[in-house]
Amino acid sequence: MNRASGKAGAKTGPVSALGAMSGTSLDGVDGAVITTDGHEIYSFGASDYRRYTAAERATLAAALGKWAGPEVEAATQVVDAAHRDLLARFSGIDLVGFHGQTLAHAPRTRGTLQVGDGAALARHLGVPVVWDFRSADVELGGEGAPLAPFFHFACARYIGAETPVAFLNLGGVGNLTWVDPARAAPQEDGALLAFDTGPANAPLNDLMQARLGQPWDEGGRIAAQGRVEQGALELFLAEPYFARIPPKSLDRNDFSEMVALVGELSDADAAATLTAMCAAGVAEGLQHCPRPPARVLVTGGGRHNPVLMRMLEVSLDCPVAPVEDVGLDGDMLEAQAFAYLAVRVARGLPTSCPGTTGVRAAVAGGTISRPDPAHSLA
Ligand SMILES: Nc1ncnc2c1ncn2[C@@H]1O[C@H](COP(=O)(O)OP(=O)(O)OP(=O)(O)O)[C@@H](O)[C@H]1O
Ligand SMILES: CC(=O)N[C@H]1[C@@H]2OC[C@@H](O2)[C@@H](O)[C@@H]1O[C@H](C)C(=O)O
Repeated sequence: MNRASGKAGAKTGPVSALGAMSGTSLDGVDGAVITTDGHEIYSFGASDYRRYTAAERATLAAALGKWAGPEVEAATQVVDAAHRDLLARFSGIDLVGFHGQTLAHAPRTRGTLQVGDGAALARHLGVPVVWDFRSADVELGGEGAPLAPFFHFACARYIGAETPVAFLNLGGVGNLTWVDPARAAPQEDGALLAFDTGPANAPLNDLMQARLGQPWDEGGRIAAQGRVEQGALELFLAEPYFARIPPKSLDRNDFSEMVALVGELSDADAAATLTAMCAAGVAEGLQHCPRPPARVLVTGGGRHNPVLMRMLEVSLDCPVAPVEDVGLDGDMLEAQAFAYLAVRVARGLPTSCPGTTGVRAAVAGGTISRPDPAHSLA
C-alpha cells in the first residue's frame, strides 16, 4: 500500500472538498461537496448517490464482523469500484474525504476496520484523498466513533444556533451529538458530547428483509399497524450499554439479537417494537447530556420514517425536527462531514476530542494520499 503521508498545508482559505460515506445500512455511497476552510462552512455544493446492487450488498453483508480474509477482500473491491464510479461524476474538487465501509468495530479490543483503498482512489481521481479517519483516535484510547460531531459543531454555527442543540443521525446505528455553539472551538471542554444511542434502523431492516424480503419498513407502514411489546422493550433497555457514561460507540450488529427478541411477534408488532427500541435508546441517551438541547435535529434515513419520528416526539422532552427545518440536507450530512473532516486533517486541525470519542487528547485522524508526490495539498 502506497501511503504518501502529508503534512498540514500552509493554506488557510476555503477549498472545495468532496466527502464520501458508505454507511452501516449498506444501501449505497453518498457523495457531497462543501466549501470550507476547516473551521467554517462557506457553502454546500453538489451531491450524488451510488446505490449498491443486491449482489454488492450481499458481498458487503457477508464481510460484516470480519477483520481479514477473502470476504473482506471482496467487500473492499465492491467499495472501491462504487467510489470510483460515484466520485468521478464530480469536478473542480481540491480534496476528497473517503470514509470507506466499516466492516468491524471493536475499538477496545481489535480496533476498527473501514475498507477501501484511499491511495488507489487518489491516483484514480488525480486529487489528494484523506482516509482511514478512525485509527489514530483508537490508537489514542478513543472509540474511533462517532466522528461527525466536529462537523455538527460547524453546522450549529452555520444555522446560527446560540444555545445547545443536538444532532441525531438515524442510519443503521443511531448517534447523537450535543453541541454548545457558544464555545470557541469544538475541542474546547464542554463544547461537544457525542455517542452512539443504540441501534437505529439495522435490526428493523434485518427483520423486514428476513420476513418480507424488503430492505426497510417504507414510511413505517408496517410498524404503524403494530403494537409495541413492552416486555421486549424493557429487556432491551436493561442492556448495560444504556447506563454506560458516554462517549461510547457500537458496531452495526451489536444489537442484532433484538430481531430474535421479537421473533414470536407478528410482523407489525415486531416492526413497531424494533422502531420503539430505536426511539427509547435516544431517550436514554439524552439523559446523559449536560442539559436538554433546545431541539433535536434529525438526520439520516430514519427521519423518513414518520412512525419513528412520532415515537421520538413522544419520548423526548424537547422538540424534534428533521435537519431540513434548518436548511440542511439529512441525506448528505455524513458525506459532507467527511469532506469537512478531510480539510481539517489536511490543515492539521483535530477531528475528535475526549468529549466525542473518549480519546485521551484532541487528535487529527486520517491518512493523506496524494496522486503523486509533487501534488500540493488543499
Ligand atoms: N422512506 C423511508 N421509510 C422508512 N425508512 C427509511 C426510508 N428511507 C430510509 N429509511 C431508513 O434509513 C436507512 C438508511 O439510512 P442512512 O442512509 O442514514 O444510513 P447509513 O448512512 O447507511 O447508516 P449509518 O449512519 O449508521 O452509517 C434505510 O436502511 C432505512 O432503514
Ligand atoms: C465505526 C463506524 O463506522 N461507526 C458509524 C456507525 O454509523 C453511525 C454510528 O455508527 C457512528 O458512530 C458512525 O458513523 C458516523 C458517520 C460518525 O462517525 O459520526
